[in-house]
Formats: sequence, structure tokens, C-alpha cells
Amino acid sequence: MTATPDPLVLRLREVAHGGHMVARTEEGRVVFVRHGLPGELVRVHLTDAEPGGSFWRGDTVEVLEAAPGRRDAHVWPQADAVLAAAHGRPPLGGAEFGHADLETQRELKRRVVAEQLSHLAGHEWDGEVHAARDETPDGSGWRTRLHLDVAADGTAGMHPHRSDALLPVTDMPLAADAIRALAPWSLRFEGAERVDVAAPSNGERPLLHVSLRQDARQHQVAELRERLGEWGERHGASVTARSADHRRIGTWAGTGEVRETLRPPEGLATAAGRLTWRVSPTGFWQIHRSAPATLAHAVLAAAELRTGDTVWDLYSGAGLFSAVAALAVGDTGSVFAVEGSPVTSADAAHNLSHAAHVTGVRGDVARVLTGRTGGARGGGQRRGAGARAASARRDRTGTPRPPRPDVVVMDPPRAGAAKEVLAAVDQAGPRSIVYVACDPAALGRDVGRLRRRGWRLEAVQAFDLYPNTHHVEAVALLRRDA
Ligand SMILES: C[S@@+](CC[C@H](N)C(=O)[O-])C[C@H]1O[C@@H](n2cnc3c(N)ncnc32)[C@H](O)[C@@H]1O
Repeated sequence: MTATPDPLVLRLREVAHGGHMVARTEEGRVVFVRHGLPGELVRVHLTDAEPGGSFWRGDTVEVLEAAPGRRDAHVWPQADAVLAAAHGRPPLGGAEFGHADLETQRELKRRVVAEQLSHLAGHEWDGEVHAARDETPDGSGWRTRLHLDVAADGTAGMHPHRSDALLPVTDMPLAADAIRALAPWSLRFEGAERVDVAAPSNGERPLLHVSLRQDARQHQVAELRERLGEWGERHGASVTARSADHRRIGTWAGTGEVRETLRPPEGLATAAGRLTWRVSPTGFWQIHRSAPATLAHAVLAAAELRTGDTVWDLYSGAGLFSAVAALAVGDTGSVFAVEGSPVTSADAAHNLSHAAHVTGVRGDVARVLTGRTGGARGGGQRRGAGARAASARRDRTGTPRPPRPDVVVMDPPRAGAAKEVLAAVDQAGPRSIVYVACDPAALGRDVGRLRRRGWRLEAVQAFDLYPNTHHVEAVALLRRDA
């Protein structure tokens, strides 16, 4: 048997879900190749090549024939696979489309969304992937959230794709300017295992959150606290820390949260002229600086809410869509929001406490909708202290029961919604479902399941909220078949 040549020379064919281009070896074996473009002839370093494996994986290390969409220079040199190979190191993960111009990236994403909807939901989609508002020409500067891991010596770094190796970072062009200005990767974090940085898109005070290692020594923590506390004051940044026993979060500088704001979508008004959300250091918030506005507008347009409507906001996060829906339905309507993360649901409780017609429940969506909320992992009311919330139907644990919805908004994590969630939504009989998806495969699968239950896919809008990566966001509107 002849050994597999590495690098292999391969002609790249179609884009596949997950950021790969599909190629075949002369023997017909499928190879999923990153950092290439359809049509290109490239040399591929195999990163995963089990002799008996049904497919292999690899990275482009040299381009022999470039496709027209290839950029002259990668948006993030440390994530450039060709440059990395020339220096004998792996590329950092997180910008696997950064070698292509934005138009080409969006075309690849369009094909993936269309393919997943056709294959998994039997729906032929002919839409396009829209750029986020105010996108930069090279799709940089959008990440308002960034996470770094910390090596034992205190150096912060990032990982290559599918690797545990931690490599130092010298810059991160996808990060918002406020994060780049802080350059958290240049700090040392002895005693910590992870760092999360958040910079609100309104330019308000950013926050750096360190998660201390379980074995952090007292003197390390004291030194880190003093140094980062002083650094935070100097840079106008808040600094928080999760204790080594994971039980407490301390504030070392500034405040213990960030504040995100949004002008209410057209036609809706607030006394303050803007909507405000508190987001805790480990709480969920959309990452692209324009994502909250882009998605809130798209959800609202698809939902066509009427005064007095009842809305479910499933997987509500800190209450982005709940707050907008609460304005749209007015106080003769109601919003029933469900969020599973204790931290994020506490943020939602805080953010929605002013709205008496919002009922919030902390718990697993499937459990809350099916009424299986008993036991330690069960739900609990976390917000909506007003009259309507107080009078909501409750189960034997005191958790509010979902009211009959007119519209269901659901924004599940990457894995999509559980089958029983889709069944419960279907059985609740809303007039429409607005499904927000960050994974086209999960969207295709769940839309397929809903179609088999008699729902019709009316529209899908896709947004490029993760430029220079393969990720894409979509908002789908489903209505009951007549
Ligand atoms: C994609 S985020 C959407 C959040 C929100 N719609 C927004 O745009 O800010 C998904 C949220 O679902 C929550 N979540 C994940 N799995 C859940 C589950 N099984 N039950 C309840 N919430 C869940 C996560 O904590 C996260 O806040």
C-alpha cells in the first residue's frame, strides 16, 4: 500500500456546511478542506486522515490556481492557513472564510442555507444573505464579545480549529475597536484559566472577566486583582472575576455588568427613547455589534404583532426580543419568556422587571412547555412581577404555565430545538412561528419537522452576522397550512 502524500493536490468542488469545501482524492475518498474556495486547485495538509475513515479533513496550505473571490491578503494574518503553513504553525481558528472577499463569503453562505433547507426541509430557497448594517468593507471590527483561554504561565491565547493547543494572539481584527484598543491578549493572567471581554456596541464601558483556576494560589489572585484592578481604572474598563471555587463573582474595577442599548424599532416608542439591557459577564448577548438591531427588526417584521397579542419568546436570552415584543403588543398583550441559563435569566428578570405584562420563567424550554418543571432542574418565575404575571396559571411548583400564544418567537442555541419543543409549539396553535437560527442545518431539520406537522415556510431571511467565518444567521417565518 502506498502512503498518502501530504500535502495532497486537490481540486475543490462545492462548499459544505461547516466551512469546508468538498474535494475527492483520486481513489474517490471525500476530503473536507478548509481555507479554500470552490474551483481552486490547492495543496492540502491532512489534519485528520484515519486510513479507514469515511472522509478526511485538511487545510489549504498552498494555492496553485486561485478562484476570483480570493483576497490578496487574509483579514487576520494569524488565521491565514497558507501563511501559517509557510511558518510551520497551524492557523488560529475563528476566521476560516477570511481569505475570501465578503461577496464571495455571502455567496458561499447562501448556498449552504439553500442546500440545508432543500435537503432537510424540502424547501427551495432563493433568497440572499444580507450584510449587517454598517458593515466594514472587510468585515472586521464586529465582535463585541471575545474569549481567550489562559495557559499555565498566564499567557492568553486562542486555539487552532479542532485543537487543544493554545497559541498566543498578537491582534484580533474581527474584534470591535474597543476590544482591540484594550489588547487583552497582551496582558498576563497568572492564576486564571479563561478571559471574556465584552464591549457594548454603544461605546459604553467595556468589561473584562477572568475565571480563576481552581488551583489558583492566594498570592496569584491578590497580585492579579491589584494589577487588573489598576489596569481597568486606567483604561476605563470594568474588571470582574469568578472565584476559584466558582461560587462568586467579584468586581475588581468599575461595575459588574455591561449595558447594551437599542433605539426602539420604527413605530415603537419608549419614554427613555431607547431600550436598555444589563448583561452580566457570563450572560448571553448577540455578538455582532449590529446583530441586536438587525435581528430585532427582522423578528418584529416577520411576527406582525398586534396590540393585545400574546407572544412566547423561547430561549429568550437577556430579553432582547421580549422587550421589543412587549412594546409591540402593549400592556393589553403579554409576553411569556423562557430562558435556561441562571445568569442570563437573572439578567432578563432585571431587564424586564418594569414590564408588568411580561412573565419570565427560568428553565429548560422543553420542561417549561410540557409542564415537567418539578425537581432541582425545574423552572421558576424570575420576572414579570406585575398583575398579569401574578395571575398567570401555575403548576404545582409555582412555575407559571404558558398562556395560549398568538405568535411564537424561538431562538434556540446551535443544536436547534428539541423535538418535544416543536411538538409543544405546534400544539399550542399560534398563528405564526418566527424561528431565529444560527445554524442552517438545525434550521433545516426543525423546519422539516414543523412542515411535517402542517406548517408552511413563508419566508427566510439570512444575515451575515459573523463575517469572515462560515457562520450565518437566519430568521424564518412559518404559518399553519390553510
Ligand atoms: C441564541 S441565544 C438567543 C438569546 C436571545 N434570543 C437573544 O437574541 O439575545 C439562545 C439562548 O437559549 C438559552 N438556552 C439554551 N438551551 C436552552 C434550553 N434548553 N432551555 C432554555 N434556554 C436555553 C441560552 O442560555 C441562550 O441564552
